[in-house]
Amino acid sequence: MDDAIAVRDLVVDRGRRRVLQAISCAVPRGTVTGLLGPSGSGKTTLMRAIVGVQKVTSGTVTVLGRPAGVPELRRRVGYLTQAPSVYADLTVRENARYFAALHGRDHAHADRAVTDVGLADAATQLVGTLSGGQRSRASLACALVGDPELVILDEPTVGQDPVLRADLWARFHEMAAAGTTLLVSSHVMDEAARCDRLLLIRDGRLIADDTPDAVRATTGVDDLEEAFLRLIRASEAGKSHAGREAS
Ligand SMILES: Nc1ncnc2c1ncn2[C@@H]1O[C@H](COP(=O)(O)OP(=O)(O)OP(=O)(O)O)[C@@H](O)[C@H]1O
Repeated sequence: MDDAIAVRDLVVDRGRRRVLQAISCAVPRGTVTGLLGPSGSGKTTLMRAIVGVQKVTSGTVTVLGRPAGVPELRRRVGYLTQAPSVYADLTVRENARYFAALHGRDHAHADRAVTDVGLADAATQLVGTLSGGQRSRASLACALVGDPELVILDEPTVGQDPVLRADLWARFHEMAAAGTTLLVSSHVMDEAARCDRLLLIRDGRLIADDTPDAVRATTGVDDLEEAFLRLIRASEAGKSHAGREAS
């Protein structure tokens, strides 16, 4: 079984809206897969379904060979939400050591996770006094400290400067090279080029599931932002064509 995540015909309704419309996709193990799409397209909802915290209307989500959300997966899957989930009244180091202890990891392991996200200089600072970008990196350190097999990261690079963003992406690829699977959401198209594979969603529909090079080849353009625009236009032309045929 090569896929860390297999999603089949996933439909999710939130409130009265159909937010995911029969999505099927797979994320191969040991890759960095980008989940891209405009704001409101359904990225967080898909991630929530993969982590097993989203009520689904129909379809299946299989994670590391098990149904999404089963208790056994809790230790095997790391999840970074958009809102930082760290304790404001503990320091960065104390937070990391606390989450490390939950996973049976020692202090040295926690301190390395803090350094890996570029927070060594702020290790003794209370999380409540950090900047937004620093707080999000503290949260990232805590999501990674247990060495999960699968890591789901919801916009981990928002608010980070370009050097830090490059460092974080290098770290993600190191982790993938060591066998971890990463699913990373972003609405910044320039991050697409840093991924091994891309899932592009719009209005709850998957419009690409491919490598960056294959997306470039299919659309005939090098720039991925332009390539995505072409895919979106092609999918909309297809929808209105189908609509005309149905009417
Ligand atoms: N609790 C909710 N109840 C009703 N609708 C919701 C709820 N949460 C999200 N939605 C809607 O579901 C759709 C998809 O939201 P989602 O958060 O998955 O998008 P996203 O692609 O992650 O967006 P962003 O990039 O802005 O985080 C949006 O239209 C949103 O308004």
